[in-house]
Amino acid sequence: LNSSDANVDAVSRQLFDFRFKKKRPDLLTTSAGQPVHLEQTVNINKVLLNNPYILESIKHAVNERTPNREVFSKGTGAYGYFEVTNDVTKYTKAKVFDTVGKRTKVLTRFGVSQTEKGGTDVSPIAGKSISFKMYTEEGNLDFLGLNTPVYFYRDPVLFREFLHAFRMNPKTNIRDGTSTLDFVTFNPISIHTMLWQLSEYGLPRGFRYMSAFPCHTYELYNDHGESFFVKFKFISELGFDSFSLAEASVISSFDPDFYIRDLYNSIEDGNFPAWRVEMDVLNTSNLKKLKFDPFDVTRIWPNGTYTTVEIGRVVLNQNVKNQFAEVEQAAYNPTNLVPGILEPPDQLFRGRVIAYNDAQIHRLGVNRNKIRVNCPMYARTYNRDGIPPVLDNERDAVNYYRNSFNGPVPLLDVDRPKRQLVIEQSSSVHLEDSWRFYNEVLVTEAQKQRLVNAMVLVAIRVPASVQKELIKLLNAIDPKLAVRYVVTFENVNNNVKLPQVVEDVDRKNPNPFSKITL
Ligand code: HEM
Repeated sequence: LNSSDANVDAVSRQLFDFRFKKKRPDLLTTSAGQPVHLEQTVNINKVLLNNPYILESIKHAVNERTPNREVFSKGTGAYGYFEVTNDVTKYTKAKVFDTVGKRTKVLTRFGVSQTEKGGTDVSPIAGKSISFKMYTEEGNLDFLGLNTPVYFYRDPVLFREFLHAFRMNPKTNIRDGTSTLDFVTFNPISIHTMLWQLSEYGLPRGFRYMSAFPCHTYELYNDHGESFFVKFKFISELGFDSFSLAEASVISSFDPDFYIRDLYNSIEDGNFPAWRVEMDVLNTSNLKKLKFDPFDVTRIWPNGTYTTVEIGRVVLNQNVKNQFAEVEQAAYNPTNLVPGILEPPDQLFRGRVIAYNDAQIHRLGVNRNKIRVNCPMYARTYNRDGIPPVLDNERDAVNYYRNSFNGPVPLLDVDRPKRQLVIEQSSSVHLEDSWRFYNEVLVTEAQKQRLVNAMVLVAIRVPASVQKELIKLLNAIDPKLAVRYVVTFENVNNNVKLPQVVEDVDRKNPNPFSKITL
């Protein structure tokens, strides 16, 4: 072989890196620790039931899978730190933010949705996410961020319908543009997030170039009991950059794990990705004065209503050693907050309060926070027993509250607002933000065209009656958007004949899109 190192990256070297550290092999045992004899590893013409080694290997292998995350099941993770770079103590008493220069260990998970495990991550239609778990001295602080600053709907009842409409058709087992667009046209406010998702902002050049938005409005309070309403943001220090649809389709064809590979290689090579942590602080805490709903996750706060404040940065400097133990078993929960940061009061967040606990008990069990990667720096509870891990199960400590025996006692936080914020949200339809996105966030003709190209790719096989509803909706946003869509759709439809069965594939030119540029 000529030296072939040009294509050997840190990912491909991983096993060699292991061998380099290991020097010589350890003794092989069963999971109960008995040495495995050499003859037990060969099983031709032997009685299997007499061989504990093969019994264990098969029984374990057929029980290896645990339920996937319901969404964002494909992903990866990395460790790093959060460092405070600006004094924000006037906004929050959270100790994680209390001193400039203070560092807190972080575990991030990058997720890809609408793509099952094994699917491509460089997909224009998949949502992408970055979740941050900060191991603070006051407990784990989790931020689950999407690559769009807005979310599809505000009523949590739509979660199931949204999942079903965006996923595989129950009969064909194929992702179905018809149900996707049917959902969007029945729930027109979801088009705003769809536009973000299908634009270049939905297809970053890599996880390292992607920003993340927890979307909800949190209430912060300081140690004088004063409140502030904020939206957190994690902005890539590399700036935003995206792949074109053509680049994504080529990359996906040779490396469906390219985003994951890029992140791993960059960290191994010492090229550490970083995110600036900021918050938009609402300029008033008198909510009654506002002419808009600051808790509406489907909309952007109007310009001039908030001030952006720097908090710190997250730097990722270490790959995980084991994906299952450290990433698959990680449990991010938006209710993991610390003193100084209150739960967002909107209805969608309330829906999430139920969802994540339930999902993670199903996926990881009731003792999920005792799995090493989820363990906070400090925890004392009255929970006991259950499916392992139980760790030391709080040993001999008293197991009921209240008690006379010095069991753990609650925090008395005098600064925490006593009232519970009750907000009333409208279910009105808005399209102004979609207009603003199309006309003001997307500045160039090329950006607008690229959005519409991606939309046509979702819609290309969708029958006319649903298309008609989509065009009506686009027209209501901006007639110019609807015209662009119709012109592009007709161009694609006239020049592209998608194969329906293998005999339709042109074997000399299998790319049905070769006559047009998208
Ligand atoms: C009704 C609304 C929602 C429901 C019911 C819901 C439910 C879920 C569930 C069940 C999971 C899987 C959890 C697990 O197994 O560990 C999940 C993951 C996730 N959700 Fe949501 N979600 C909702 C809205 C949102 C919103 C508004 C955001 C962001 C602003 C968000 C961000 C995420 C992220 C980033 C993950 C992946 C976390 C990871 O990588 O482990 N979700 N969601």
